[in-house]
Amino acid sequence: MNTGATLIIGAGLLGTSIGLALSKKGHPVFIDDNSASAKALAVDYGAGQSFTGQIEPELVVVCVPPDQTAAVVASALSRFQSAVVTDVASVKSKVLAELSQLGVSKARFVGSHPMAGRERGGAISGRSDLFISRPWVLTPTDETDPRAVSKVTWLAQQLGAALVISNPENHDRAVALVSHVPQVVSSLLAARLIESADEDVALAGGGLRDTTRIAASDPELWLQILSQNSREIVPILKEFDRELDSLIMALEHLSSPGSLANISNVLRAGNLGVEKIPGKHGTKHTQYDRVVVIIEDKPGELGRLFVEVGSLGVNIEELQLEHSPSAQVGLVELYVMPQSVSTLAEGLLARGWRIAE
Ligand SMILES: NC(=O)c1ccc[n+]([C@@H]2O[C@H](COP(=O)([O-])OP(=O)(O)OC[C@H]3O[C@@H](n4cnc5c(N)ncnc54)[C@H](O)[C@@H]3O)[C@@H](O)[C@H]2O)c1
Ligand SMILES: O=C(O)C(=O)C[C@]1(C(=O)O)C=C[C@@H](O)C=C1
Repeated sequence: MNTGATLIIGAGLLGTSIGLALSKKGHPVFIDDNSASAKALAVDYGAGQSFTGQIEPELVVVCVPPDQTAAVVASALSRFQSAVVTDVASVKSKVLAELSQLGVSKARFVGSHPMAGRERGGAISGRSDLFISRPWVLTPTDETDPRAVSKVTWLAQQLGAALVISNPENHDRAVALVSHVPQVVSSLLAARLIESADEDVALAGGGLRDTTRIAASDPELWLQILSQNSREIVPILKEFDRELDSLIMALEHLSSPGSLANISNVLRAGNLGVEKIPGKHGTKHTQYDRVVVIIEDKPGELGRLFVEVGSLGVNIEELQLEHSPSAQVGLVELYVMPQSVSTLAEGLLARGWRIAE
């Protein structure tokens, strides 16, 4: 039966975001979770209808924690005999190995991984634009039926993601560097703050915020991710460790020959590395443009700004506040659609607001 329906299993951040995006496009979506409250919340958010076994899905998207993924994929393949099944777990080889151990035929399964997420899980953090312009990696194997690849390609395209075809091993090697080691580094750095004086942390500016955002991620989820990909993560951390040791040595012996060059090389290498990151233009979301407004630190200023933005007919897509406790002003970063930037900036300037950039 051709129902065209998608069943999402796991109604957390990823499941809810996928459900919201597909539902917004008018596709039939059903959602399930082993937590009744998570499922009810996702349904309430508009991520899909509650799944009670009423339909035969064409596509099943498994969005549960990595340790649970293979078992849930295996059960979906066996329960829905004609459906294509995919998962979104952050590590790909382990899921495949577990499916092989379970003796499951993997023709209708193709692993996938959207390189988009947030530091907070749960349906409450779900958002329909999460995947726009972000890589969505598919990891087919020799066993994969082309129909499975087409169906999951369709999913990534519907969500506005950029499709990348890889294989489980290459995927796991790449994400160790671009996702898993960054999480470790961010956590280690943020952990340094625990014992520090509150007045020291109060001086924090953008640098600390930029480098520690993901340290707020779910430890339970990340313990699973790091454990499943330790083979790829460890060599990078060992290299990191060697370079850190050498930097410490140079800082300890500043007058030794080569020390300053060593420190400078680390900083320059960082510049070269950051230039390689696609879409890193200082904005939070590449699909939006940013207008930064300087506001006075007094009651009612934010409310007054929002009313003025509304009267200009501009919708705020995303918002960020930068404010240091002792500063007299705050920075409000307004993210809007690119076509609204000039209306917003010129309109606010005409009304006497100060624009930082
Ligand atoms: N968080 C991210 O930034 C991110 C990004 C890309 C991929 N992923 C991957 O997506 C998956 C989900 O992550 P998330 O951040 O949405 O997690 P989450 O904690 O927000 O949601 C997971 C949901 O799965 C449900 N669940 C757990 N076991 C289940 C089972 N056996 N059957 C049905 N439901 C079950 C939980 O109740 C929860 O609602 C993980 O595999 C993760 O590696 C996460
Ligand atoms: O941006 C974030 O908050 C993320 O943690 C997203 C991120 C990443 O490292 O890019 C984290 C883990 C996922 O497997 C995929 C995406």
